[in-house]
Amino acid sequence: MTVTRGLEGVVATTSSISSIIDDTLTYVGYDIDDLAENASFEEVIYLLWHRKLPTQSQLEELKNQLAENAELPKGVLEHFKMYPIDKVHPMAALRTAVSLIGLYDEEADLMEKESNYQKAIRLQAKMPAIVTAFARIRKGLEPISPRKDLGFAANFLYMLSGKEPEPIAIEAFDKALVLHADHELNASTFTARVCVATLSDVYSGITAAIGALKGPLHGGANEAVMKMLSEIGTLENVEPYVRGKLENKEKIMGFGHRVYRKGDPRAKHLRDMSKKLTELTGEPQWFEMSTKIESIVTGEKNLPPNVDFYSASVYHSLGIDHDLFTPIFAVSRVSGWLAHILEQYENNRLIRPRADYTGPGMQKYVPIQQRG
Ligand SMILES: CC(=O)SCCNC(=O)CCNC(=O)[C@H](O)C(C)(C)COP(=O)(O)OP(=O)(O)OC[C@H]1O[C@@H](n2cnc3c(N)ncnc32)[C@H](O)[C@@H]1OP(=O)(O)O
Ligand SMILES: O=C([O-])CC(=O)C(=O)O
Repeated sequence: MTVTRGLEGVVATTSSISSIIDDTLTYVGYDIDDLAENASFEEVIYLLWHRKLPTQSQLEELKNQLAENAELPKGVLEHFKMYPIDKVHPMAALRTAVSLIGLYDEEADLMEKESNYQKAIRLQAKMPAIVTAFARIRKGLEPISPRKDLGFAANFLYMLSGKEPEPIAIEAFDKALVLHADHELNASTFTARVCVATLSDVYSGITAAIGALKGPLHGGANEAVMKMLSEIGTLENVEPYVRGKLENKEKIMGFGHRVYRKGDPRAKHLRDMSKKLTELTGEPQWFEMSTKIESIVTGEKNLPPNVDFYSASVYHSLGIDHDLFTPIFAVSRVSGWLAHILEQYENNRLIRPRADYTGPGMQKYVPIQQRG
């Protein structure tokens, strides 16, 4: 057996959702640069789920459906109050809440195409309410209901802070959602597909995917980047900190990628946003430290920043708690996970690879009394 560690380079499925070819990322053939500049997150959701951009009326319909389904079942809010919420990581709470929402969905186990599409809408719609309600309840604040007159990005920021967000914040947040929506067969998307390929339900697939995104080698890296920036603290400290880590063979969070070699095309958009927002908030040091880290890591290791690197200072500048960065990634990526789950159901085959066994050869069972 030939083992490909980490399945590097292994092509495990066909997909018509997104592609990474020669370091260019497309959603359904649209370059991510084009979408980042021009598309709203709701348009991207439609694109990923239908493989075409929506007309105005199709977009309005989707926006209405998302707005209609954005409220959480009361039981989910009550549930947040049942555990030591101040000690729980919001990604763990999100993972549990998605699973819990499945219990309230009478159609959870229905496998018809239309039923699964409706579940996708219901789940996508509720993700902002889960993350923002958790964030408020743990601070002793009441959760805020979504507003039907606000778009997806604006609603998230409104439900988080209780204040109507500034247009620049909405624009930045919407763009971040567009940039994070899908990414071919990344670890969490693969997890979702493996899960539902057993013909398990949509909620199980998304719960599994959230678990995979949580790790610091994947989505959890954005929170880890902010932790690093906070630890570094000053521009002068960047050089000794980063060089010290590299000498100790430690990884610098937010750098490197399994697929991109020349660089992650999403990073430049987040870099631009980081520059703009950190200047606006009067905290340019976060951007300055970030660019200095970038020049050292690319110079020393030839590793460019990935999507998680500059998103950290972007979200920080929007006043978002650092441990909500990865849940926000999930709020966006659930659109891609759902597209992949629906695609998997369309042409399903159980995903079951092999392992090259490296344990002992045949052994005879020894009764417990005779074991040394
Ligand atoms: C949304 C996303 O998921 S984007 C990725 C987010 N994750 C991170 O930012 C965490 C930091 N980065 C990493 O850990 C890796 O680059 C990954 C996980 C993204 C990709 O991993 P892989 O393709 O498995 O590469 P792997 O970890 O084997 O690294 C290859 C070499 O580059 C080095 N390397 C890779 N990333 C980094 C890094 N961020 N800092 C320092 N060195 C690194 C490794 O130490 C290794 O060196 P070696 O060959 O001398 O042992
Ligand atoms: O594709 C990957 O391996 C990780 C990544 O960048 C993403 O999921 O956005």
